[in-house]
Amino acid sequence: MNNSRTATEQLDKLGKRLQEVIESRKTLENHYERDVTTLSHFISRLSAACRGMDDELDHRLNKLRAELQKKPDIELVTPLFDEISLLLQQQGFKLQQQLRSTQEGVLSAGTSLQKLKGLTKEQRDELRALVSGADGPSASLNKYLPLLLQLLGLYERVVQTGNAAKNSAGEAITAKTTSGNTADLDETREELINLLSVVDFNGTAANAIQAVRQQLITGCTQRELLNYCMQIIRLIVKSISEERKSAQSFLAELNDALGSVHKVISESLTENNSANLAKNKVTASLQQSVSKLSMSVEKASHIDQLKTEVKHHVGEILLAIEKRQKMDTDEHLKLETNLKELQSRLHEMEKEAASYKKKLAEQKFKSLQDALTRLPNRTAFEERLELEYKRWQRYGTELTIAVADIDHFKRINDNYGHIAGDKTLQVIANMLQKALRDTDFVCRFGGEEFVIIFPQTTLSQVQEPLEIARKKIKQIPFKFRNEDISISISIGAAGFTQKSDTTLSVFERADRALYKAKEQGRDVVVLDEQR
Ligand SMILES: Nc1nc2c(ncn2[C@@H]2O[C@H](COP(=O)(O)OP(=O)(O)OP(=O)(O)O)[C@@H](O)[C@H]2O)c(=O)[nH]1
Repeated sequence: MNNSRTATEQLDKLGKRLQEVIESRKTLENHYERDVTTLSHFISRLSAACRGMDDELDHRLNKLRAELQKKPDIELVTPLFDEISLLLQQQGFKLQQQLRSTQEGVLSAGTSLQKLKGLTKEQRDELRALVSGADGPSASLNKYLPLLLQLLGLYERVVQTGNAAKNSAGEAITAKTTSGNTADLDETREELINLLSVVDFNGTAANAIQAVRQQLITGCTQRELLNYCMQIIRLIVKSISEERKSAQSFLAELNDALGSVHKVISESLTENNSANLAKNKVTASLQQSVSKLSMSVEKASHIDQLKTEVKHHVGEILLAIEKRQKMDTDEHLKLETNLKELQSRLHEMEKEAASYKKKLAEQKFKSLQDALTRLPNRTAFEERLELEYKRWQRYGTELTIAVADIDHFKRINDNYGHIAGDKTLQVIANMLQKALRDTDFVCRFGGEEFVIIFPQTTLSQVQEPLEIARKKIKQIPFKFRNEDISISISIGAAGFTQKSDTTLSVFERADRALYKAKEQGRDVVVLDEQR
């Protein structure tokens, strides 16, 4: 009895235990199934995300997905895992390489676009930000793809802008170009306007060139700009050929005059020779008459015969003397006429040469003078500085130079027009010259920049006059479009002090001092205290 109860209890226990094992196995299987489902979902999503990267990888991932959808035998799918893992590793390398070349591509395309002329300020800013964003350690495709798209967008806009400019030129649209997308056109136009203000032309070309400058100031299309350039070139060629003609006609006249002088002199010489021959003949006949007279005196035995013969010979002698006198008078007259003719031709030549000399001097003066401000120009500055530099080297006298630049001058042009800008330049140039001593050499270096040479003056001695000039310029009451404007200048100065100083090195120091003046907020004089 006891034995059978014990056996029943053990069986129950075993049954329970089996039940527990079955349930735990079921739970395990459930977990396994859930894990496999999660894993297969995950692999499905991962393979979907990776789809298109690589055909081989796509194929293996599809296969894995299919295996996982069945009840997978891990042993069977393990080789598939290994293959996929290897492919993923290779894909990783490929991706890094592609990232690097995408970065290089974005950088190179961006920098090429930066070099292109005619971008607007916004485009330049956008491009600068884009290029600096692409520079740096490679990150992910997510970083570069948007940059690439942005760059493509920029290229597209720039291409459209370029086409618009081309169309406006091709179709001769008459609208004047002032918009920002023709920055290069405006830049060239401004440069041309400024260049024409510096050169002073002669003759008929001068007015025509001024007229072209005025037209350029009012604005133009690309095609008009080209036309203006052509007009200017034609005018310059015309001016040069006028000059050449005038020089040629002067030389031709000089040649004529020399020819006639030569003719007069050789005629005089021939006449002089024949006159001399004739005079010699008369002298010979005179000598003959005298010797005949003396022979008659010797031979004469009667006074009456002597009288007759003497009378005859004296008559002959008188005739010869008269003839000789007449010859002398004629010769004298002829000589006088020839001399007068020579004098008048020489006088003409002198007059011609003097007028040519004057013209040359005027031209030389003009080539050293700035056409707009009438101040000496950059060439004159360079000539004079070279001379003062030699004096400084030889005699050790003091020498200082200053560079002055009008502050924010671009705003005057932009807000009130180029004509107002030109007027400002003239007024400031005039004031600068008036404010300084006559012995200081003030000239327009170019644009809105002036340079001053202070001979026999030290760096510290220029501070006061420069401050006075700066203040006087600030006080000029400019009025544009009914607005009262005050314009300031910044100045940098440097002195020649060291043996190693050259005109260039001192100019550069003065220029650096000017840069400091601009940095300090403008409207100041800064001395180069380097030495
Ligand atoms: N009207 C006129 N403008 C000129 C002439 N020569 C140069 N300019 C102008 O002068 C301006 C110089 O501008 P920037 O070099 O930018 O200098 P800024 O505006 O004076 O500014 P800061 O020098 O920095 O104070 C440009 O707009 C030139 O076109 C000229 O002969 N006539």
